[in-house]
Amino acid sequence: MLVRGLRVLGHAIRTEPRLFTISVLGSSLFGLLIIANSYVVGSIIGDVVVPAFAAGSITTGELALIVAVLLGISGLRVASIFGRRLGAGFMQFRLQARYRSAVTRRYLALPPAWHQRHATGTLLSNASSDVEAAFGVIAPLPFAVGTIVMIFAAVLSLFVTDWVLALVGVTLFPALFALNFAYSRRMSPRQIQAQRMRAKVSAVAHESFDGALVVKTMGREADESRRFGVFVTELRDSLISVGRLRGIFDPLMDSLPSVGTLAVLLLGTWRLQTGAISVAELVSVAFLFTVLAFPVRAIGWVVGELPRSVAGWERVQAVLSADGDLAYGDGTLAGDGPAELRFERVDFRYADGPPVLRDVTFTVPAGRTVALVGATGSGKSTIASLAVRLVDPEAGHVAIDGVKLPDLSGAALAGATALVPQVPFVFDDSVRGNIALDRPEIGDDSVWKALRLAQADKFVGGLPEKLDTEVGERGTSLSGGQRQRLTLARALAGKPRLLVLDDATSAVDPRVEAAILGALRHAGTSILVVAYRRATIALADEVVYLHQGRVVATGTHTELMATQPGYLNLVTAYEKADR
Ligand SMILES: Nc1ncnc2c1ncn2[C@@H]1O[C@H](COP(=O)(O)OP(=O)(O)OP(=O)(O)O)[C@@H](O)[C@H]1O
Repeated sequence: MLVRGLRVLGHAIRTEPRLFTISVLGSSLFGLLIIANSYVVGSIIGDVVVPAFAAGSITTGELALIVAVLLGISGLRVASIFGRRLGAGFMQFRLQARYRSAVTRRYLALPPAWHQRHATGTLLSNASSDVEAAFGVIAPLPFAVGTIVMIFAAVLSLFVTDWVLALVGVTLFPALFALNFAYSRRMSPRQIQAQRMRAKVSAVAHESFDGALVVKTMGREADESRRFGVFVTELRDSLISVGRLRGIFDPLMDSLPSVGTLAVLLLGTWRLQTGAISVAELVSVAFLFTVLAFPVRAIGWVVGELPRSVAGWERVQAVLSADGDLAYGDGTLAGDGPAELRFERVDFRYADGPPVLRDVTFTVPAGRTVALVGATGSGKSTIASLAVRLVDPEAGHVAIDGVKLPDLSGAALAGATALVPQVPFVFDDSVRGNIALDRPEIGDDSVWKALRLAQADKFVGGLPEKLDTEVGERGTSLSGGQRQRLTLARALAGKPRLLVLDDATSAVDPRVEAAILGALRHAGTSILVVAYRRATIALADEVVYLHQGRVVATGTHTELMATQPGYLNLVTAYEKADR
């Protein structure tokens, strides 16, 4: 744990060397000033106050000097605390910001398959509480380093003062370190468990909020509360066990320096009587032991925080080092206008699962509309994902205008293709924000044009603030069909050369759906559409009929109706269901 912890600290220091140096200099100065202050106080008592009591008077000059020296030391201490705190604070929060961004960037780069294996709540916890935990140790770190400098200086000054009193120091400091290490060994598993439970609670809470509708309509509130309660109780128990251990160790660590002061007073009185030390020296050393207690705690904080920091760091690293993201080439597509999509002998499976697509070959010619038709689970959505390269095939290839998708740059791919998924996602933003998505080339004219193509201009025109209307979180103020049309308009606004519609108009009525497809035929894009309604299928130039991951036949709707009994059955069943 210590080695892993030191590695995290080393990394943090290498990342922010300047801030670390500033805060350690501040902290070391603070430690040295504590020692200087003890000796100054000792000297004031022994050399000024005690003789003043004996003489019954003190000069104004002596008083002014005492005040000036004490004020000077205090001023320097204030400056050193500023340096330490500001340096450590900046370092901690800069590292947190940097890693929050890095984790979020990584999430965006990782493929859908990775996201499917990780709960959203856990991802939130990685980016928030794990990053916080990883660098929580930075706050006390410079203080602890400065304290070590102070302890060396203190032991040195003790030996210069009196070797007997120095022995108290050299016994006390290792005892404090030993106590700190024992503390950290016992604390480590508890902290890791607490951090794990935080992530678990966050994941369960997220799922509960997401499934609120199901929970409510199925009357599962009590069960859901119980399920959540189990994890909350486990988190509470692990935090209590952290607190209990702290409750035992904290008083011990606080009282050790007091025991040291007591020992110094006992031994010091004897040394004073034998004339080995002066009153000033005794007061200095006793004072030093009383003020040592607080800074020495900083080492305890670092050692105590280290396990949490390691746990957080390793969870953050697991995200940062996760692989499986798609490497992009630097190719671009020549020309503009509708593009041709080609699937060539494509095989695909999810992770280690069974084959989902086998030997899939078909073409969407430039400017044409091709419908994908097949029973549920036959692989239509998977083909849609492959067409815009959310995933790569296991064998074979997918190409646009003859360029294989992995050869294209990310920007070229995103610029040429657009997928409108089965479940529409709407941001908590205005209609304009949702459609333009901060793409600078998309002005209001383009937004309205896209809305017209998606048959959404009328309902947006009727909204109280038109394009400025806020649609609420996930578009809660819109109907399902309106949300679908907004998502379609968002895809169209980028003038894609290939549009992939994965059952993207299921919530709009068949007449509107037919109007949308009719309008899209003249929108200057090739279209691959996963279709269920006979009227929609009939609008396509060509149909690819899938069965259990294989292309059974391609042709026009009329041809397939005449030659493929399975297709005839499927489409007739769709039609009956639609009536
Ligand atoms: N993320 C995934 N991990 C593992 N298997 C998956 C995943 N997504 C889909 N599958 C499996 O792949 C097969 C094809 O799924 P796909 O969603 O492509 O079918 P579909 O034809 O679009 O179905 P539907 O019409 O019901 O939307 C199914 O057997 C499904 O169980």
